[in-house]
Amino acid sequence: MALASGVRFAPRALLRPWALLRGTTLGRTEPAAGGGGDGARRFGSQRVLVEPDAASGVAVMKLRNPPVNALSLELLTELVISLEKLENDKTFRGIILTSDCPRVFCAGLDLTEICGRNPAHCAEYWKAMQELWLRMYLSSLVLVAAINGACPAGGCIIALSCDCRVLADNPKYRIGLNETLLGIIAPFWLKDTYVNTIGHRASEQALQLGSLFPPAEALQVGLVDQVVPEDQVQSTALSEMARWLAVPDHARQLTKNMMRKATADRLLRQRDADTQNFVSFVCRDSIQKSLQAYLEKLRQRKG
Ligand SMILES: CCCCCCCC/C=C\C/C=C/C(=O)SCCNC(=O)CCNC(=O)[C@H](O)C(C)(C)COP(=O)(O)OP(=O)(O)OC[C@H]1O[C@@H](n2cnc3c(N)ncnc32)[C@H](O)[C@@H]1OP(=O)(O)O
Repeated sequence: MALASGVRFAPRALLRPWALLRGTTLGRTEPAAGGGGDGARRFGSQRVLVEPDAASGVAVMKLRNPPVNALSLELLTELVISLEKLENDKTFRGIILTSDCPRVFCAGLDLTEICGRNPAHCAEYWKAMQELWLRMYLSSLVLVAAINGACPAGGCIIALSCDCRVLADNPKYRIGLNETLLGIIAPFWLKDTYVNTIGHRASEQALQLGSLFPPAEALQVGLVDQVVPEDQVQSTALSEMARWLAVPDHARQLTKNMMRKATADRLLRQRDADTQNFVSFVCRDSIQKSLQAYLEKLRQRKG
């Protein structure tokens, strides 16, 4: 991910993303409904829809992994690949990330990826999660999250990796890191991201309590930058994008790197240890039992 200045952001340490995409439609390009020219062509994969607008240099990236955009291994991989594709295309300067699933931005980790799975699978899954965070957190593009639904845990990680967050004003659309309520612990790099966004004391409280903030509180604590009526989320995200794109790329990119590099480097230095911690933690019998119970609760809640 080389910048114009030659500064590199994240290393290309990605697993084997293509190997995961057998049978998917990544890379397919098709005209958007009602679209005509190049700027209206969309591409993407099964779980990530990309609507590029070449004229503005902005692409809208929609998560579409129904019902709740849980971060499956496939979704993580497809997100990394779509992001990389846009970053390598000099036409694009910004991405608006949003959800194609009603009422949910992203439900966080796909718990079925870590419940009843073997350690090798959990390790592969966690590396994919780390990779997406590193790529997003250090992206040279402007990332604006248009949060049009609930945004717990891993969903909040995705939003926090962006440069700016616009949340729809609906009391059901809560955002935060609720890991402790599931009996799990946010890893240090996620904690760091929280602290970088809302400060130490607010993070200390919110992380321990597993707080999920409704919109007004999320705005107050600084977790999101704007709260707007639901039908204005996209237009506000576009206005925010214009504000960020008004800054010369090289200056903004180098400043972003200066602000975020130390946090990312901390994970890069300890990536293997972090993976091992994750695997040994989630594979414990007690953690498996509480994850299983949580999943059951979610499934029963439905009926
Ligand atoms: C010492 C070091 C240790 C390191 C350890 C590190 C551990 C990792 C730590 C942190 C990283 C991040 C963790 C996470 O992200 S954990 C996931 C947390 N997510 C949640 O708690 C959200 C759970 N979901 C919900 O609250 C709701 O589903 C909702 C508000 C998102 C949407 O509500 P609604 O529209 O009413 O949908 P349903 O609840 O009816 O759900 C539909 C369907 O989807 C299933 N589902 C929901 N969430 C998940 C999920 N996260 N993973 C898998 N499946 C999920 C749900 O069970 C329903 O399924 P169905 O009945 O079969 O249709």
